[in-house]
Amino acid sequence: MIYTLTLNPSIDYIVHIKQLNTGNVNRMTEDFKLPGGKGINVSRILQRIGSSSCALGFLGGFTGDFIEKWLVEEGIRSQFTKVEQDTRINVKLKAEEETEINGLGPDLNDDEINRLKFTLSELITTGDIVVLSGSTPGSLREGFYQKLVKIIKENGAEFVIDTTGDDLLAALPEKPLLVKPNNHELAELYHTNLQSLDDIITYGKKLLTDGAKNVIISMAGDGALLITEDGTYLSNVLKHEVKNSVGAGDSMIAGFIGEFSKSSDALEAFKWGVACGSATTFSDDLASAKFINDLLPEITVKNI
Ligand SMILES: Nc1ncnc2c1ncn2[C@@H]1O[C@H](COP(=O)(O)OP(=O)(O)O)[C@@H](O)[C@H]1O
Ligand SMILES: O=P(O)(O)OC[C@H]1O[C@](O)(COP(=O)(O)O)[C@@H](O)[C@@H]1O
Repeated sequence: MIYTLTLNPSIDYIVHIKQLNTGNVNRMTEDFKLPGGKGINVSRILQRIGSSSCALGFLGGFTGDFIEKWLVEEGIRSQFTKVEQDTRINVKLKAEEETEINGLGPDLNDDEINRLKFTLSELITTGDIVVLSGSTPGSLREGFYQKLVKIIKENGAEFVIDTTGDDLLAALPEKPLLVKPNNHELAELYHTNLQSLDDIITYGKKLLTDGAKNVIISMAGDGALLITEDGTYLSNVLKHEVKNSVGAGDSMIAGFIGEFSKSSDALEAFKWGVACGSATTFSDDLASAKFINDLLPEITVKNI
């Protein structure tokens, strides 16, 4: 079974305005409320590509109810840990350029934190894959992801981690099945500047030597790299109208894990990842199954 775990889910409030005038009243041209948070996006794409998953994490208040109801409607299993405070709302402002304002998330108490750890230790078993994604609410002490990774490993499961900074670095020696920073996150992780594709490959390979089993570096409109023990591969970049970059990375992880869990073929899984990431970029919400399948034959990767 694939589990996704989102410590800090969100309602993504997508707001379109023609032009942002700060300090003035701005009128929206249209707006949407969508369930968000990285693991939740991964579960939604997995469902569309025919891989079932169970979504875990903290949910609270009316915002939490909105997300849970949405997942039920999409037929996605979940077992969230209910918390007292409201799940956050992240604002995604689409004007001439995209601006994101992500919330802090609820204050969690010890009982809530312990209940989530208990749920994880009860559910996870040998052969499972747990996708740990996104930021942690401010009230979670540093190193919480490490505690979750310990539970997952003790239960004989594999994990994917999609987060940034020290949490990602600390997880590498535990041999994640996949890490997928984008090129900017990679630069921040190693406190460096990445000027060229060669620089990105050098630091991407460091993620592999530091412990990751498979590394994807996503580079938005410049495509993506897959780095494994077998080699380094670069994807092509599809050209369609770019509509939405929110969730492209999550879709990429879903595509990779959905296929890898069936075939254990990292290269084929990478193609699925690129198809899902690209299809979401060219869609208003997360990509549809049809669009992903339409784009899949257009994906090419070359060994570099
Ligand atoms: N502007 C774009 N044009 C074409 N493909 C894109 C574009 N933006 C994203 N993608 C595809 O989606 C993948 C993930 O996007 P990216 O923005 O790098 O992830 P993240 O959301 O994690 O920052 C990219 O590697 C690429 O395959
Ligand atoms: O947990 P974080 O880092 O605050 O990110 C949460 C946000 O990331 C998203 O999951 C999108 O992530 P990506 O664009 O990186 O795929 C949104 O749905 C959500 O609002």
